[in-house]
Amino acid sequence: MHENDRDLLPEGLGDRLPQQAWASQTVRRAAHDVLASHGYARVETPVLEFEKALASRMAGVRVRRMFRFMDPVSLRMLAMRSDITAQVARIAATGLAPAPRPLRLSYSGQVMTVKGDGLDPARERLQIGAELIGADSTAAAAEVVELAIETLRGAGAKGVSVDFTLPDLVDTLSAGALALPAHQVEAVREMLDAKDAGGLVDAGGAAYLPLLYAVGPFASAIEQLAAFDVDGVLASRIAALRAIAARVEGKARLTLDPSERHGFEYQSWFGFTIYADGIPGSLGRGGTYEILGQAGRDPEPATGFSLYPDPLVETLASEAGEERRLFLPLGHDRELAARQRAVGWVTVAALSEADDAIALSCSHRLEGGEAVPLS
Ligand SMILES: N[C@@H](Cc1c[nH]c[nH+]1)C(=O)O
Repeated sequence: MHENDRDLLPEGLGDRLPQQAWASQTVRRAAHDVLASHGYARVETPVLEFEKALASRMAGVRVRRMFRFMDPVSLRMLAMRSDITAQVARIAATGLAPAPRPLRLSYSGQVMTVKGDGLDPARERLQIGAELIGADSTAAAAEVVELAIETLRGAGAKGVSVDFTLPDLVDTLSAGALALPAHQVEAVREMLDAKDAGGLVDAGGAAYLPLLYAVGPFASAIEQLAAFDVDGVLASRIAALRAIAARVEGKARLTLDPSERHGFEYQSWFGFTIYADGIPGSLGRGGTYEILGQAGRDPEPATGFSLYPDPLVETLASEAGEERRLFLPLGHDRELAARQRAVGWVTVAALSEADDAIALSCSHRLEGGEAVPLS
């Protein structure tokens, strides 16, 4: 241990200084305004829960991504939330089980993972999202994709694009039309994901090769996928994708990558990833899924999306314009200062004669009852 270790933060964790904190708040507020206007009621969830509750609400959730430790009180394993969707699913299956469906809920908060994602070393991220519980239909998926685009735009993103995928594609095909022995399924999935044609053939998935070419701008890629689907196993999915695409046309650029599965842990027939111009990497994802209920109860269908807008927050923070800040000298008229705040001024009051208006980033000074520009 070095002496200055107490000043360090663990890898992938950081503070938000005033400009970033302001930008984060602005993004959050703008996103929630959009979500609330579409009838998505906000919920707030704890940062820690029993590991089991976070891990078992949806099939496919990976506990290894979560920070886990023992609760000294209950002596049970706790986990930090890594995805608020699982908590919203718990609420839907328990406290709000009697609420009418479809149930529209929204949320935001910090989530933590043990490791960063790909090139992004951050282990704590802001997550903002919405879940539409009780439906995983084409109509539900179209509403959610449209809402994700509007929310991201509201949060300040420009040039939004959306990439559609079919998360359970390999499971669907390998169980029927393009049967694979169980032990080959994972390898075929991996090779498709890696877009490795040679590896795909070696893994016994030669029949899946055309999927590697049904990728790119939506209009042409969906035709390729339809041509590949000779037996019509994917017909209903293809029709649904076309319908969703028609709903979002003109609002975002659309692409299709039917076997993409990066970040999709529990989504079922439909998934999408969302991007914006000038921001490397994705800004979020969403799709359809099933919420596992109490023992003996049927799972409930749902559709939702989550944004991870930290890169947008950074951009906004760096573009933040100069604020209009009014310096209040010692002995100023306090009533007048209150009136200035009421009309939108930010005021900074002197504590002593030594306080310097310019050093304190003020743009104006209260003098003779007026805001006088400095410089
Ligand atoms: N929570 C998921 C996205 C999602 C929300 N609802 C359905 N899917 C994620 O962050 O990857």
